Amino acid sequence: MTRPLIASLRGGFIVSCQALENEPLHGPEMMAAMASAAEAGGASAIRANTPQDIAFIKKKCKVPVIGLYKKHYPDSDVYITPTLREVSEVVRAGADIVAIDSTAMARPGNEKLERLIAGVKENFPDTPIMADISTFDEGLEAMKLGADVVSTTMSGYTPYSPQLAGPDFELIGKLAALGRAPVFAEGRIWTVEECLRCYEAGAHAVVIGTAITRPQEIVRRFVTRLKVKAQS
Ligand SMILES: CC(=O)N[C@H](C=O)[C@@H](O)[C@H](O)[C@H](O)COP(=O)(O)O
Repeated sequence: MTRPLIASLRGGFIVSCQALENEPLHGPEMMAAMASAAEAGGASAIRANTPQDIAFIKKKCKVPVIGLYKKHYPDSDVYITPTLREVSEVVRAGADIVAIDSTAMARPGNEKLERLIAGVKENFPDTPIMADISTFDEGLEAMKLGADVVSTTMSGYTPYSPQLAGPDFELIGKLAALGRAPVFAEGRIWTVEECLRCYEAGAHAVVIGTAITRPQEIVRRFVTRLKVKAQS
């Protein structure tokens, strides 16, 4: 059964507001301003990284917040909300939905995804789980384990998934065709036409980050295509 909050995002446009420590817009005030701008423009929800950013955004915005916490462990390549510890910080910060890496890559402490999802359900029964996956098999597995929504976030970011320049439309279509759980289209979406294609492929909602909230990458795209000479 689709949870009401997830159902309410049908046809929605979600803006991911993230700036890591090495990015010019890093900081919770900056990300809350970005989220506020996205909300003013009609975003249906915000996706945000770190408990601090989530808490600031929750104070400024009324739309739901999908929270994650990027953290690197020495024994794992999984970094999006890798363990129950990060899940609990994200939920405590006020996230309405929690996004967790649901790929087949080895998790910290070799924990199984099944156990993590069960732990989230037991400890935070009111918080829907968004499973960030990179392949069809991972999406199906996450659905079987009870993820509330599956997102194509990690396609192109695991060594075994297709390394596409644009969105993974095929993955969106195949997962949506299962009709088992809602599917979000996420990753390398830059244009309105690509969004429309995602919805046509069966996406429940579309998530855009970089094309809206990473100005340095937006500028780089223009500069690269226009072959502008950098000022030294
Ligand atoms: C792979 C990974 O770590 N993705 C992250 C997940 O939260 C973000 O860095 C992306 O910006 C987000 O998924 C949105 O995608 P795009 O920025 O391409 O619109």
